Amino acid sequence: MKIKIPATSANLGPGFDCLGLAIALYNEVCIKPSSYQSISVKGEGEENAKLKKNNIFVSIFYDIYQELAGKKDPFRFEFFNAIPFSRGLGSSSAVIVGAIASAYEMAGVKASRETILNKAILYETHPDNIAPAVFGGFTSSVVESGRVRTLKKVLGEKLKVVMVIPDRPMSTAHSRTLLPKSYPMKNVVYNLSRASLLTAALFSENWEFLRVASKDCMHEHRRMKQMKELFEVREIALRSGALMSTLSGSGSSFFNLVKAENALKVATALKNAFGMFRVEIFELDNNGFEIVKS
Ligand SMILES: Nc1ncnc2c1ncn2[C@@H]1O[C@H](COP(=O)(O)OP(=O)(O)OP(=O)(O)O)[C@@H](O)[C@H]1O
Ligand SMILES: N[C@@H](CCO)C(=O)O
Repeated sequence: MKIKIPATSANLGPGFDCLGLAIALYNEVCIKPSSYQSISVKGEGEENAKLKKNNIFVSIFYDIYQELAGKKDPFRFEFFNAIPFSRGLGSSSAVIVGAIASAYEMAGVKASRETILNKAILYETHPDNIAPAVFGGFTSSVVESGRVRTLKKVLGEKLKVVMVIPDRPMSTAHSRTLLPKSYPMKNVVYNLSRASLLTAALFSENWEFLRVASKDCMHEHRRMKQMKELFEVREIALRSGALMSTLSGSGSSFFNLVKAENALKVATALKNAFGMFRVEIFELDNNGFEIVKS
């Protein structure tokens, strides 16, 4: 079997740990029965020898496979990774969702997307990357008594993403240590009001609200100070016509949502200013992970 899992952009500014959307940039994994277990890696991470020995996809896959099948059969895992590691593009969620969904498939056990989502939340405690990797589109999620409740909005072809992908990583674990444990009431209200408006604007396709609704005062500034060029990325993107411009997940990439007709203009302005960073135009993904039987 083959599975493809989309990249995701989480938070979208004020929606810390709850809002996210899926991007048409995919990791693909082929899993085949074999007489012994083996791993090959192409693309992102192929130079990292540890991924062939200590691979989190493989360990999560076997956690679930053994639980379902009651045995540990040997498989060959072939990874084709397009999602860069630790750049705020949901590489870890893609691994978690991909491993769980493919373990169900290989064990021959049917599972709903809600089941995959609720297994995945055991491995990554916030649903903002996991939910769009499972369902595609824009997702708004809460975790209640350990279960994720998500609503999804399909985002059509009129929108594109201009992603700025820096040459340096920011690990989520480190990036979270930069944040305070509590926030003053006025900051909470600032983010709460904007996350609500952002969700309403995306669901109702009122794109002109996105710029004001995507502002954040909880996490972006502290994280962006680690890579000061990101302040200028935002300034140029918004000046060139981006609808919103936010730190992608915990960084280091910057997510710019644009009307399709403005994508090239925004991308060119960013490429001209940041020759050392990758600047790419992506479609949105509205399907989430997809299993292709082979
Ligand atoms: N394709 C992969 N195969 C194996 N491990 C991976 C793969 N992609 C990511 N990882 C693991 O996940 C880690 C990156 O996770 P991290 O949460 O720091 O960043 P991210 O998921 O890319 O960003 P964000 O959560 O902000 O969107 C890597 O260091 C590696 O351990
Ligand atoms: N909401 C998470 C996304 C990255 O996993 C964070 O900002 O830390």
